[in-house]
Amino acid sequence: MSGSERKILEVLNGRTVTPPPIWLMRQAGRYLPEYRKTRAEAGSFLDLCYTPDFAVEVTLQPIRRYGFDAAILFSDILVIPDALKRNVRFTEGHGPQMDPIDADGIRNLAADGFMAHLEPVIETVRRLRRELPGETTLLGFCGAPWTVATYMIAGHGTPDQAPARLFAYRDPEAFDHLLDLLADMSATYLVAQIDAGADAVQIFDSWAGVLGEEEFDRYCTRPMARIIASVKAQRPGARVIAFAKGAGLLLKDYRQKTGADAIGLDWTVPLSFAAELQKDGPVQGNLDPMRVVAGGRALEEGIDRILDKLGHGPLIFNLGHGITPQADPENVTALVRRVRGMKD
Ligand SMILES: Cc1c2[nH]c(c1CCC(=O)O)Cc1[nH]c(c(CCC(=O)O)c1C)Cc1[nH]c(c(CCC(=O)O)c1C)Cc1[nH]c(c(C)c1CCC(=O)O)C2
Repeated sequence: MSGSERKILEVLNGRTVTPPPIWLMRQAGRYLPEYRKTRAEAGSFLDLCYTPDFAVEVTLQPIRRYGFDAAILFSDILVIPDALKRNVRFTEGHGPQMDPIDADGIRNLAADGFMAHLEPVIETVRRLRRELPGETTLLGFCGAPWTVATYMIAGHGTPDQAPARLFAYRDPEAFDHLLDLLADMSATYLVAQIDAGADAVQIFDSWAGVLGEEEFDRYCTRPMARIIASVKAQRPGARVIAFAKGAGLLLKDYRQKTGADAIGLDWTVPLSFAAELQKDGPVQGNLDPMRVVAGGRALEEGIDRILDKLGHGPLIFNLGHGITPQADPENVTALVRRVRGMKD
């Protein structure tokens, strides 16, 4: 099947597909018993990401179970700092950790061996394209420079990204340099994913919501635009979804400013505003992941509201953020069936 027939690519090209195609952020993960089994076999989380046999398997698990319209490469946004030699670790119960970086560290960041380090991820993409059903879109991804930088500065996740915000106010030049470098390495990485068989890519700016207007423009929108311009200059026709979580009203001209083909929306974006954004181009989202945990009426009402308000334009149905480990896999079955208009 040619790429143009894949439903998600049709939406990314601006067409309305009914019912809308669906995939879920973090669709491969701990809510699935088969993921937990492979994860235990793989050892550490990064071993899972860097071993194509395991990474291909967990990418395919939610496709087999639910027949989603897209598979998303199984990896993590923090493989980029890992490939920049920041010593990333995922320890049980602690979330991600790495060596925190300062202004000197930023000046000395070395990109040698970057793509060689990420070669197992690229091999995973190649194998996935061969193993996926022809109708399934393969999505590659990376983290946006701002979001990746927040982890690099603090050395771990924080609730409000205070360390990165403080660093950016104190040393904006060093911070700009870090974001430029991350943008350029991210573009290289995404182009390699596209060459290996990714149909489209998503760029996750999960921490966009902690910035004021000027900082959002400088630290989120501009680096996102830089990556997208670079990817599209190198691979004309590449399709990009930009997801700036928590950006709210700042999403108003985000698609035009970044050059993204579609924008991802979190669940706090009002559907009336989402419908305005959709007049300009495709949108993706935005069911509250807690509705999938709740199930029943809460799930059904949330789905119906999105289909009612956004289902008549170019929409990729998704959650407003990643599915959580507490979600019941049966509720995901119900979600997919309802979006596809299937009766129980
Ligand atoms: C901020 C961020 C990260 N990683 C990611 C983001 C952006 C999206 C978002 O905001 O959720 C993106 C990501 N992480 C993962 C994927 C795989 C593909 C998919 O969506 O199925 C993707 C696209 C796997 C993962 N990445 C991680 C897991 C869980 C690790 C495990 O299995 O032990 C998975 C399945 C670990 C991870 N990775 C990260 C954190 C903060 C954590 C720990 C929190 C947690 O445990 O959920 C960084």
